[in-house]
Amino acid sequence: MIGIDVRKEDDLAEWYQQVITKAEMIEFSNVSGCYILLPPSYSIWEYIQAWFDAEIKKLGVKNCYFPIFISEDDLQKEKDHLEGFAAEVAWVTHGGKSKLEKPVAIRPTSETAMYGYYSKKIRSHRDLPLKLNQWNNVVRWEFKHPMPFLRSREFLWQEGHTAHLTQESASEEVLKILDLYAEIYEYLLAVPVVKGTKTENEKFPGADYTTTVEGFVSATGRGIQGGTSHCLGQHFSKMFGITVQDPTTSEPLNVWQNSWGFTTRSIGVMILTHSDNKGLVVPPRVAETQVAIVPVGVTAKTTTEDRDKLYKEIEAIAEILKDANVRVEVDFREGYSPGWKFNDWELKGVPLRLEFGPKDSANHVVTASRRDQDGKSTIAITELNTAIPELLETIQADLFKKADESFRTHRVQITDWKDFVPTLNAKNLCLIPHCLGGPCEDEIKEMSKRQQDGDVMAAEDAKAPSMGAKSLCIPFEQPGEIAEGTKCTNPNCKAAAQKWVMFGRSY
Ligand SMILES: O=C1CCCN[C@@H]1CCCn1cnc2cc(F)c(F)cc2c1=O
Ligand SMILES: [Mg+2]
Repeated sequence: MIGIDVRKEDDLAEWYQQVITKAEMIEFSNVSGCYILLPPSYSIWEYIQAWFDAEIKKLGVKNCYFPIFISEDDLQKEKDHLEGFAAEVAWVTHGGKSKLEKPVAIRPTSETAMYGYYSKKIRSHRDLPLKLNQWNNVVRWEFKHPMPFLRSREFLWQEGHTAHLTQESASEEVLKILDLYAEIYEYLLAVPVVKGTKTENEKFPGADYTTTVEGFVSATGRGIQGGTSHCLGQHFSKMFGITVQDPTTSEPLNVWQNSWGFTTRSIGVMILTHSDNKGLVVPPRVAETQVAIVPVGVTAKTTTEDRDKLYKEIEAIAEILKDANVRVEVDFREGYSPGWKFNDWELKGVPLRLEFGPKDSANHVVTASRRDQDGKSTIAITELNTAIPELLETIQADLFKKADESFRTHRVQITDWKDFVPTLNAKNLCLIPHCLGGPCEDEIKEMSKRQQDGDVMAAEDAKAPSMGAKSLCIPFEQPGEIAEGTKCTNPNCKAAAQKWVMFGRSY
Protein backbone atom coordinates (compact mmCIF):
# COMPACT_ATOMS: atom_id res chain seq x y z
CA MET A 1 0.00 0.00 0.00
CA ILE A 2 1.65 3.26 -1.01
CA GLY A 3 1.70 6.11 1.51
CA ILE A 4 -0.31 9.29 1.86
CA ASP A 5 0.29 11.50 -1.14
CA VAL A 6 -1.26 14.72 0.17
CA ARG A 7 -0.36 16.86 3.19
CA LYS A 8 -2.70 17.35 6.16
CA GLU A 9 -2.07 21.09 6.09
CA ASP A 10 -2.80 21.33 2.35
CA ASP A 11 -5.98 19.28 1.84
CA LEU A 12 -7.46 17.98 5.06
CA ALA A 13 -10.45 16.18 3.52
CA GLU A 14 -8.30 14.25 1.03
CA TRP A 15 -5.63 13.56 3.66
CA TYR A 16 -8.28 12.24 6.09
CA GLN A 17 -9.81 9.96 3.47
CA GLN A 18 -6.40 8.54 2.54
CA VAL A 19 -5.38 7.98 6.16
CA ILE A 20 -8.55 6.08 7.08
CA THR A 21 -8.59 3.97 3.92
CA LYS A 22 -4.86 3.26 3.63
CA ALA A 23 -4.66 2.40 7.33
CA GLU A 24 -7.59 0.06 6.59
CA MET A 25 -9.82 1.71 9.22
CA ILE A 26 -12.75 2.42 6.88
CA GLU A 27 -14.17 1.13 3.64
CA PHE A 28 -16.91 3.07 1.85
CA SER A 29 -20.28 1.38 1.38
CA ASN A 30 -22.86 1.80 -1.37
CA VAL A 31 -25.11 3.77 0.97
CA SER A 32 -24.12 7.43 1.20
CA GLY A 33 -23.15 8.41 4.73
CA CYS A 34 -22.66 4.79 5.84
CA TYR A 35 -19.23 3.27 6.29
CA ILE A 36 -17.62 -0.10 6.93
CA LEU A 37 -15.66 -0.19 10.19
CA LEU A 38 -12.72 -2.50 9.48
CA PRO A 39 -10.84 -4.35 12.26
CA PRO A 40 -8.29 -1.58 12.99
CA SER A 41 -11.08 0.87 13.85
CA TYR A 42 -13.39 -1.68 15.41
CA SER A 43 -10.61 -2.76 17.78
CA ILE A 44 -10.27 0.85 18.98
CA TRP A 45 -14.02 0.90 19.63
CA GLU A 46 -13.61 -2.35 21.60
CA TYR A 47 -10.92 -0.82 23.83
CA ILE A 48 -13.22 2.15 24.49
CA GLN A 49 -16.16 -0.18 25.16
CA ALA A 50 -14.21 -2.45 27.51
CA TRP A 51 -12.97 0.46 29.58
CA PHE A 52 -16.26 2.39 29.77
CA ASP A 53 -18.39 -0.74 30.28
CA ALA A 54 -16.30 -1.73 33.31
CA GLU A 55 -16.64 1.78 34.72
CA ILE A 56 -20.44 2.06 34.37
CA LYS A 57 -20.87 -1.43 35.84
CA LYS A 58 -19.12 -0.09 38.95
CA LEU A 59 -21.95 2.47 39.08
CA GLY A 60 -24.57 -0.31 38.99
CA VAL A 61 -25.53 0.18 35.36
CA LYS A 62 -26.78 -2.92 33.55
CA ASN A 63 -26.67 -3.51 29.82
CA CYS A 64 -29.77 -4.40 27.84
CA TYR A 65 -31.03 -4.29 24.28
CA PHE A 66 -34.22 -2.67 22.99
CA PRO A 67 -35.60 -3.11 19.46
CA ILE A 68 -34.15 -1.03 16.66
CA PHE A 69 -37.70 -0.28 15.45
CA ILE A 70 -39.88 2.28 17.24
CA SER A 71 -43.60 2.54 16.53
CA GLU A 72 -44.81 5.83 15.11
CA ASP A 73 -47.03 6.39 18.15
CA ASP A 74 -44.17 5.81 20.58
CA LEU A 75 -41.80 8.09 18.68
CA GLN A 76 -44.42 10.85 18.58
CA LYS A 77 -45.00 10.54 22.35
CA GLU A 78 -42.43 13.21 23.09
CA LYS A 79 -43.52 15.90 20.61
CA ASP A 80 -41.60 19.03 21.47
CA HIS A 81 -38.13 17.53 21.43
CA LEU A 82 -38.92 15.62 18.27
CA GLU A 83 -39.95 18.60 16.16
CA GLY A 84 -36.34 19.68 15.73
CA PHE A 85 -35.29 16.21 14.64
CA ALA A 86 -38.18 14.93 12.50
CA ALA A 87 -36.25 15.36 9.27
CA GLU A 88 -33.58 12.95 10.51
CA VAL A 89 -35.85 10.01 11.27
CA ALA A 90 -35.49 6.99 8.97
CA TRP A 91 -38.75 5.10 8.43
CA VAL A 92 -39.46 1.52 7.34
CA THR A 93 -42.56 1.62 5.13
CA HIS A 94 -42.61 -1.85 3.56
CA GLY A 95 -42.13 -5.47 4.52
CA GLY A 96 -41.07 -6.86 1.15
CA LYS A 97 -43.77 -5.89 -1.33
CA SER A 98 -46.46 -5.17 1.20
CA LYS A 99 -46.86 -1.66 2.57
CA LEU A 100 -46.87 -1.53 6.36
CA GLU A 101 -50.12 -0.45 8.00
CA LYS A 102 -48.11 2.11 9.93
CA PRO A 103 -44.44 2.88 9.19
CA VAL A 104 -41.97 2.08 11.93
CA ALA A 105 -39.03 4.34 12.74
CA ILE A 106 -35.45 3.12 12.99
CA ARG A 107 -34.19 4.34 16.35
CA PRO A 108 -32.34 7.65 16.23
CA THR A 109 -32.07 7.40 20.05
CA SER A 110 -34.01 5.19 22.41
CA GLU A 111 -35.87 7.39 24.93
CA THR A 112 -39.24 6.71 23.33
CA ALA A 113 -38.41 3.01 22.92
CA MET A 114 -37.43 2.54 26.56
CA TYR A 115 -39.57 4.82 28.68
CA GLY A 116 -42.82 2.95 28.12
CA TYR A 117 -41.09 0.01 29.77
CA TYR A 118 -39.68 2.30 32.50
CA SER A 119 -43.23 3.38 33.27
CA LYS A 120 -44.27 -0.26 33.75
CA LYS A 121 -41.17 -1.38 35.62
CA ILE A 122 -40.87 1.54 38.04
CA ARG A 123 -43.76 1.20 40.49
CA SER A 124 -42.15 2.01 43.85
CA HIS A 125 -39.16 3.95 45.09
CA ARG A 126 -37.63 0.51 45.79
CA ASP A 127 -37.36 0.10 42.01
CA LEU A 128 -35.02 3.11 41.94
CA PRO A 129 -32.47 3.87 40.82
CA LEU A 130 -32.99 2.07 37.53
CA LYS A 131 -29.83 2.24 35.40
CA LEU A 132 -29.83 0.67 31.95
CA ASN A 133 -27.40 1.08 29.08
CA GLN A 134 -27.34 -0.08 25.47
CA TRP A 135 -24.33 -0.62 23.25
CA ASN A 136 -25.99 -0.34 19.86
CA ASN A 137 -26.29 1.55 16.57
CA VAL A 138 -28.61 4.43 15.73
CA VAL A 139 -29.67 6.01 12.44
CA ARG A 140 -30.08 9.71 11.80
CA TRP A 141 -30.68 10.64 8.19
CA GLU A 142 -28.47 13.74 8.21
CA PHE A 143 -28.20 15.85 5.11
CA LYS A 144 -25.08 17.74 6.10
CA HIS A 145 -21.88 16.60 4.39
CA PRO A 146 -21.05 13.15 5.83
CA MET A 147 -17.55 12.38 7.15
CA PRO A 148 -16.49 8.91 8.32
CA PHE A 149 -16.66 8.69 12.13
CA LEU A 150 -17.54 12.40 12.53
CA ARG A 151 -20.91 12.47 10.82
CA SER A 152 -22.51 9.30 9.46
CA ARG A 153 -26.12 8.25 8.99
CA GLU A 154 -25.57 5.17 11.12
CA PHE A 155 -23.15 5.14 14.01
CA LEU A 156 -22.29 3.00 17.02
CA TRP A 157 -22.65 4.43 20.49
CA GLN A 158 -23.69 3.65 23.97
CA GLU A 159 -26.82 5.24 25.37
CA GLY A 160 -27.35 5.22 29.12
CA HIS A 161 -30.81 5.88 30.56
CA THR A 162 -31.23 6.16 34.33
CA ALA A 163 -34.11 6.97 36.68
CA HIS A 164 -33.63 8.36 40.21
CA LEU A 165 -35.75 9.20 43.25
CA THR A 166 -34.08 12.59 43.72
CA GLN A 167 -32.71 15.39 41.57
CA GLU A 168 -29.48 15.25 43.60
CA SER A 169 -28.92 11.59 42.73
CA ALA A 170 -29.50 12.35 39.04
CA SER A 171 -27.27 15.41 38.89
CA GLU A 172 -24.48 13.63 40.72
CA GLU A 173 -24.55 10.84 38.12
CA VAL A 174 -24.67 13.24 35.15
CA LEU A 175 -21.32 14.68 36.21
CA LYS A 176 -19.80 11.30 37.02
CA ILE A 177 -20.59 10.09 33.50
CA LEU A 178 -19.22 13.30 31.99
CA ASP A 179 -15.96 12.72 33.88
CA LEU A 180 -15.81 9.21 32.40
CA TYR A 181 -16.31 10.65 28.91
CA ALA A 182 -13.48 13.10 29.52
CA GLU A 183 -11.33 10.18 30.70
CA ILE A 184 -12.05 8.17 27.55
CA TYR A 185 -10.80 11.11 25.50
CA GLU A 186 -7.88 12.18 27.67
CA TYR A 187 -6.73 8.88 29.22
CA LEU A 188 -7.44 6.41 26.38
CA LEU A 189 -7.36 8.55 23.19
CA ALA A 190 -4.88 11.25 24.41
CA VAL A 191 -7.36 13.87 23.16
CA PRO A 192 -7.94 16.98 25.32
CA VAL A 193 -11.54 18.12 25.89
CA VAL A 194 -13.27 21.01 27.64
CA LYS A 195 -16.08 20.06 30.02
CA GLY A 196 -19.02 22.38 30.25
CA THR A 197 -22.75 23.01 30.05
CA LYS A 198 -24.61 23.62 26.79
CA THR A 199 -26.43 26.93 26.51
CA GLU A 200 -30.22 27.04 26.18
CA ASN A 201 -29.81 27.26 22.39
CA GLU A 202 -27.62 24.20 22.12
CA LYS A 203 -28.92 21.88 24.85
CA PHE A 204 -31.13 18.85 24.12
CA PRO A 205 -34.68 20.30 24.18
CA GLY A 206 -35.88 17.26 26.15
CA ALA A 207 -33.41 17.99 28.95
CA ASP A 208 -33.30 20.33 31.91
CA TYR A 209 -29.65 20.79 31.12
CA THR A 210 -27.00 19.17 28.95
CA THR A 211 -23.37 18.73 29.98
CA THR A 212 -20.81 18.09 27.28
CA VAL A 213 -17.16 17.39 26.51
CA GLU A 214 -15.99 19.58 23.62
CA GLY A 215 -13.02 18.67 21.41
CA PHE A 216 -11.05 20.69 18.90
CA VAL A 217 -9.78 19.94 15.41
CA SER A 218 -6.68 22.16 15.16
CA ALA A 219 -6.34 21.47 11.42
CA THR A 220 -9.58 23.36 10.77
CA GLY A 221 -9.86 25.35 13.99
CA ARG A 222 -13.32 23.89 14.52
CA GLY A 223 -14.85 22.63 17.73
CA ILE A 224 -16.52 19.24 17.92
CA GLN A 225 -19.00 17.85 20.45
CA GLY A 226 -17.45 14.75 21.96
CA GLY A 227 -20.17 13.31 24.18
CA THR A 228 -23.19 14.52 26.13
CA SER A 229 -24.66 13.72 29.52
CA HIS A 230 -28.16 15.13 30.00
CA CYS A 231 -30.14 15.78 33.13
CA LEU A 232 -33.66 15.21 31.80
CA GLY A 233 -35.30 16.40 34.99
CA GLN A 234 -38.91 15.16 35.18
CA HIS A 235 -39.71 16.05 31.58
CA PHE A 236 -39.88 12.51 30.23
CA SER A 237 -41.28 10.98 33.44
CA LYS A 238 -44.25 13.36 33.21
CA MET A 239 -44.67 12.50 29.54
CA PHE A 240 -44.47 8.75 30.10
CA GLY A 241 -46.11 8.63 33.54
CA ILE A 242 -43.09 7.24 35.36
CA THR A 243 -44.13 7.88 38.96
CA VAL A 244 -43.58 6.42 42.40
CA GLN A 245 -45.03 7.23 45.80
CA ASP A 246 -42.70 9.65 47.56
CA PRO A 247 -41.47 7.61 50.56
CA THR A 248 -41.60 10.65 52.85
CA THR A 249 -44.75 12.47 51.73
CA SER A 250 -46.61 9.53 50.13
CA GLU A 251 -47.42 11.96 47.32
CA PRO A 252 -47.01 10.78 43.69
CA LEU A 253 -43.55 11.75 42.49
CA ASN A 254 -42.26 11.88 38.93
CA VAL A 255 -38.83 10.25 38.84
CA TRP A 256 -35.69 12.21 37.90
CA GLN A 257 -33.95 10.93 34.76
CA ASN A 258 -30.64 11.17 32.94
CA SER A 259 -29.51 10.03 29.52
CA TRP A 260 -25.96 9.98 28.26
CA GLY A 261 -24.29 9.03 24.96
CA PHE A 262 -20.82 8.57 23.52
CA THR A 263 -20.21 7.57 19.89
CA THR A 264 -17.68 6.30 17.34
CA ARG A 265 -17.18 9.98 16.39
CA SER A 266 -14.48 9.87 19.11
CA ILE A 267 -12.31 7.71 16.81
CA GLY A 268 -12.47 10.40 14.12
CA VAL A 269 -11.40 13.06 16.63
CA MET A 270 -8.45 10.86 17.67
CA ILE A 271 -7.40 10.43 14.01
CA LEU A 272 -7.66 14.17 13.24
CA THR A 273 -5.77 15.07 16.42
CA HIS A 274 -2.73 12.77 16.23
CA SER A 275 -2.32 11.49 12.68
CA ASP A 276 0.22 13.08 10.35
CA ASN A 277 1.54 13.01 6.79
CA LYS A 278 2.96 9.52 7.29
CA GLY A 279 -0.50 8.20 8.19
CA LEU A 280 -2.38 7.11 11.29
CA VAL A 281 -1.02 7.58 14.81
CA VAL A 282 -2.72 5.37 17.41
CA PRO A 283 -2.17 6.13 21.12
CA PRO A 284 -0.66 3.04 22.83
CA ARG A 285 -3.59 2.53 25.22
CA VAL A 286 -5.94 1.78 22.32
CA ALA A 287 -3.38 0.25 19.91
CA GLU A 288 -4.03 -3.38 19.03
CA THR A 289 -0.36 -3.61 18.02
CA GLN A 290 1.76 -1.43 20.30
CA VAL A 291 5.16 -2.63 19.03
CA ALA A 292 6.19 -3.98 15.62
CA ILE A 293 9.56 -5.75 15.37
CA VAL A 294 11.24 -5.64 11.95
CA PRO A 295 14.33 -7.72 11.10
CA VAL A 296 17.08 -5.65 9.40
CA GLY A 297 20.43 -6.42 7.84
CA VAL A 298 19.17 -9.67 6.28
CA THR A 299 20.47 -9.71 2.71
CA ALA A 300 20.94 -12.24 -0.04
CA LYS A 301 24.36 -12.88 1.47
CA THR A 302 22.89 -13.82 4.87
CA THR A 303 23.08 -17.56 5.32
CA THR A 304 19.85 -19.40 6.16
CA GLU A 305 21.46 -20.41 9.42
CA ASP A 306 22.24 -16.78 10.38
CA ARG A 307 18.81 -15.65 9.33
CA ASP A 308 17.09 -18.36 11.39
CA LYS A 309 19.30 -17.46 14.38
CA LEU A 310 18.27 -13.80 14.05
CA TYR A 311 14.58 -14.69 13.73
CA LYS A 312 14.80 -16.87 16.83
CA GLU A 313 16.26 -13.94 18.78
CA ILE A 314 13.44 -11.75 17.52
CA GLU A 315 10.90 -14.34 18.69
CA ALA A 316 12.59 -14.31 22.10
CA ILE A 317 12.42 -10.50 22.21
CA ALA A 318 8.72 -10.68 21.36
CA GLU A 319 8.21 -13.13 24.24
CA ILE A 320 9.89 -10.73 26.67
CA LEU A 321 7.45 -8.02 25.56
CA LYS A 322 4.40 -10.29 25.72
CA ASP A 323 5.39 -11.25 29.26
CA ALA A 324 5.43 -7.51 30.02
CA ASN A 325 1.84 -7.25 28.66
CA VAL A 326 2.95 -5.41 25.55
CA ARG A 327 0.94 -6.10 22.40
CA VAL A 328 3.68 -6.97 19.89
CA GLU A 329 3.86 -8.20 16.30
CA VAL A 330 6.94 -9.57 14.50
CA ASP A 331 7.19 -8.76 10.80
CA PHE A 332 8.75 -11.74 9.00
CA ARG A 333 6.96 -10.95 5.74
CA GLU A 334 9.06 -12.19 2.79
CA GLY A 335 9.81 -10.04 -0.22
CA TYR A 336 9.46 -6.65 1.45
CA SER A 337 12.41 -4.42 2.35
CA PRO A 338 12.79 -3.11 5.93
CA GLY A 339 12.11 0.40 4.59
CA TRP A 340 8.84 -0.75 3.04
CA LYS A 341 7.89 -2.39 6.33
CA PHE A 342 8.77 0.77 8.30
CA ASN A 343 6.43 2.82 6.09
CA ASP A 344 3.70 0.22 6.38
CA TRP A 345 3.78 0.20 10.20
CA GLU A 346 3.93 4.01 10.24
CA LEU A 347 0.91 4.18 7.93
CA LYS A 348 -0.98 1.92 10.34
CA GLY A 349 -0.05 4.11 13.29
CA VAL A 350 1.77 1.54 15.41
CA PRO A 351 3.22 3.61 18.26
CA LEU A 352 6.65 1.94 18.49
CA ARG A 353 8.84 0.08 16.01
CA LEU A 354 11.85 -2.02 16.95
CA GLU A 355 14.54 -2.96 14.44
CA PHE A 356 16.81 -5.93 15.09
CA GLY A 357 19.72 -7.02 12.91
CA PRO A 358 23.12 -8.73 13.20
CA LYS A 359 24.71 -5.53 14.64
CA ASP A 360 21.98 -5.17 17.26
CA SER A 361 22.38 -8.85 18.07
CA ALA A 362 26.12 -8.45 18.53
CA ASN A 363 25.52 -5.51 20.87
CA HIS A 364 22.57 -7.16 22.65
CA VAL A 365 20.35 -4.17 21.89
CA VAL A 366 17.31 -3.30 19.80
CA THR A 367 16.87 -0.03 17.85
CA ALA A 368 13.64 1.76 18.71
CA SER A 369 11.71 4.32 16.64
CA ARG A 370 8.74 6.19 18.15
CA ARG A 371 5.82 6.88 15.76
CA ASP A 372 5.24 10.32 17.29
CA GLN A 373 8.81 11.62 17.05
CA ASP A 374 11.70 11.38 14.62
CA GLY A 375 14.94 9.70 15.63
CA LYS A 376 16.02 6.33 16.94
CA SER A 377 17.35 5.04 20.24
CA THR A 378 18.93 1.76 21.30
CA ILE A 379 17.64 -0.24 24.22
CA ALA A 380 19.52 -3.11 25.88
CA ILE A 381 17.64 -6.38 25.53
CA THR A 382 17.99 -6.89 29.28
CA GLU A 383 16.08 -3.61 29.85
CA LEU A 384 13.22 -4.32 27.42
CA ASN A 385 10.67 -5.61 29.93
CA THR A 386 10.70 -2.27 31.79
CA ALA A 387 11.93 0.19 29.14
CA ILE A 388 9.28 -0.66 26.52
CA PRO A 389 6.22 -0.29 28.80
CA GLU A 390 7.73 2.97 30.10
CA LEU A 391 8.36 4.21 26.56
CA LEU A 392 4.75 3.41 25.59
CA GLU A 393 3.54 5.40 28.62
CA THR A 394 5.81 8.28 27.56
CA ILE A 395 4.41 8.20 24.02
CA GLN A 396 0.85 8.23 25.40
CA ALA A 397 1.66 11.20 27.68
CA ASP A 398 3.51 13.12 24.97
CA LEU A 399 0.65 12.68 22.49
CA PHE A 400 -1.75 14.17 25.04
CA LYS A 401 0.64 16.96 26.05
CA LYS A 402 1.14 18.05 22.45
CA ALA A 403 -2.59 18.06 21.69
CA ASP A 404 -3.43 19.77 25.00
CA GLU A 405 -0.91 22.58 24.38
CA SER A 406 -2.31 23.07 20.88
CA PHE A 407 -5.89 23.19 22.13
CA ARG A 408 -4.99 25.60 24.95
CA THR A 409 -3.24 28.03 22.60
CA HIS A 410 -6.30 27.93 20.30
CA ARG A 411 -8.79 28.83 23.03
CA VAL A 412 -8.47 32.60 22.90
CA GLN A 413 -10.11 34.95 25.41
CA ILE A 414 -11.80 37.80 23.56
CA THR A 415 -13.48 40.83 25.11
CA ASP A 416 -13.57 43.11 22.07
CA TRP A 417 -15.97 42.12 19.27
CA LYS A 418 -13.60 43.39 16.55
CA ASP A 419 -11.23 40.53 17.45
CA PHE A 420 -13.89 37.79 17.33
CA VAL A 421 -14.08 36.91 13.61
CA PRO A 422 -10.35 37.40 12.90
CA THR A 423 -9.58 35.06 15.82
CA LEU A 424 -12.01 32.48 14.42
CA ASN A 425 -10.43 32.81 10.97
CA ALA A 426 -7.03 32.13 12.51
CA LYS A 427 -8.40 28.68 13.42
CA ASN A 428 -9.20 29.38 17.06
CA LEU A 429 -12.13 29.00 19.41
CA CYS A 430 -13.16 32.15 21.24
CA LEU A 431 -13.96 32.49 24.95
CA ILE A 432 -16.12 35.60 25.37
CA PRO A 433 -18.10 37.19 28.22
CA HIS A 434 -21.66 36.40 27.11
CA CYS A 435 -25.19 37.21 28.29
CA LEU A 436 -26.35 33.57 27.71
CA GLY A 437 -29.31 34.87 25.69
CA GLY A 438 -30.44 32.60 22.82
CA PRO A 439 -31.27 35.37 20.29
CA CYS A 440 -27.91 36.98 21.03
CA GLU A 441 -26.21 33.70 20.20
CA ASP A 442 -28.13 33.48 16.93
CA GLU A 443 -26.98 36.98 16.05
CA ILE A 444 -23.36 36.11 16.81
CA LYS A 445 -23.69 33.10 14.49
CA GLU A 446 -24.99 35.40 11.74
CA MET A 447 -22.38 38.10 12.31
CA SER A 448 -19.54 35.60 12.28
CA LYS A 449 -20.63 34.21 8.90
CA ARG A 450 -19.42 37.23 7.00
CA GLN A 451 -15.67 37.52 6.84
CA GLN A 452 -14.63 41.03 7.80
CA ASP A 453 -13.13 43.03 4.88
CA GLY A 454 -9.67 42.09 3.91
CA ASP A 455 -9.69 38.91 5.96
CA VAL A 456 -7.80 36.19 4.10
CA MET A 457 -10.09 33.18 4.33
CA ALA A 458 -8.27 30.02 5.34
CA ALA A 459 -7.99 27.66 2.39
CA GLU A 460 -10.65 25.23 3.48
CA ASP A 461 -12.95 28.04 4.60
CA ALA A 462 -12.81 29.41 1.07
CA LYS A 463 -14.05 26.04 -0.16
CA ALA A 464 -16.55 25.20 2.55
CA PRO A 465 -19.66 27.41 2.75
CA SER A 466 -18.63 29.96 5.36
CA MET A 467 -20.37 29.00 8.59
CA GLY A 468 -20.94 31.07 11.67
CA ALA A 469 -19.69 30.38 15.15
CA LYS A 470 -22.06 28.79 17.63
CA SER A 471 -21.73 28.39 21.37
CA LEU A 472 -19.97 25.11 22.18
CA CYS A 473 -20.28 25.20 25.96
CA ILE A 474 -20.11 27.25 29.13
CA PRO A 475 -16.84 25.79 30.47
CA PHE A 476 -17.01 24.47 34.03
CA GLU A 477 -13.54 25.99 34.39
CA GLN A 478 -14.25 29.69 33.83
CA PRO A 479 -11.07 31.57 32.78
CA GLY A 480 -11.73 34.22 35.40
CA GLU A 481 -14.30 36.41 37.09
CA ILE A 482 -16.49 38.64 34.94
CA ALA A 483 -16.09 42.13 36.35
CA GLU A 484 -19.26 43.81 37.56
CA GLY A 485 -20.89 45.77 34.73
CA THR A 486 -19.15 43.82 31.93
CA LYS A 487 -21.36 43.91 28.86
CA CYS A 488 -22.02 40.98 26.55
CA THR A 489 -19.31 40.87 23.81
CA ASN A 490 -21.93 41.07 21.06
CA PRO A 491 -21.79 44.82 20.25
CA ASN A 492 -25.53 44.93 19.52
CA CYS A 493 -26.43 43.32 22.83
CA LYS A 494 -26.94 45.60 25.82
CA ALA A 495 -27.31 42.79 28.34
CA ALA A 496 -24.78 42.16 31.08
CA ALA A 497 -22.34 39.33 30.52
CA GLN A 498 -23.10 36.34 32.77
CA LYS A 499 -20.42 33.78 31.93
CA TRP A 500 -17.41 33.14 29.74
CA VAL A 501 -18.81 31.07 26.85
CA MET A 502 -16.71 29.14 24.35
CA PHE A 503 -17.77 29.86 20.75
CA GLY A 504 -16.43 28.36 17.53
CA ARG A 505 -17.17 27.06 14.10
CA SER A 506 -17.92 23.38 14.57
CA TYR A 507 -18.77 19.99 13.04
O1 LIG B 1 -27.81 12.58 23.36
C1 LIG B 1 -28.33 11.73 24.04
C2 LIG B 1 -27.57 10.71 24.79
C3 LIG B 1 -28.10 9.35 24.57
C4 LIG B 1 -29.59 9.27 24.62
N1 LIG B 1 -30.27 10.37 23.91
C5 LIG B 1 -29.81 11.69 24.27
C6 LIG B 1 -30.56 12.81 23.54
C7 LIG B 1 -30.62 12.60 22.05
C8 LIG B 1 -31.11 13.89 21.38
N2 LIG B 1 -31.53 13.58 20.00
C9 LIG B 1 -30.61 13.70 19.00
N3 LIG B 1 -30.91 13.41 17.74
C10 LIG B 1 -32.18 12.98 17.41
C11 LIG B 1 -32.50 12.66 16.08
C12 LIG B 1 -33.77 12.20 15.77
F1 LIG B 1 -34.08 11.88 14.50
C13 LIG B 1 -34.74 12.06 16.77
F2 LIG B 1 -35.97 11.58 16.43
C14 LIG B 1 -34.47 12.37 18.09
C15 LIG B 1 -33.18 12.84 18.41
C16 LIG B 1 -32.82 13.16 19.78
O2 LIG B 1 -33.62 13.05 20.71
MG1 LIG C 1 -27.71 15.69 15.37
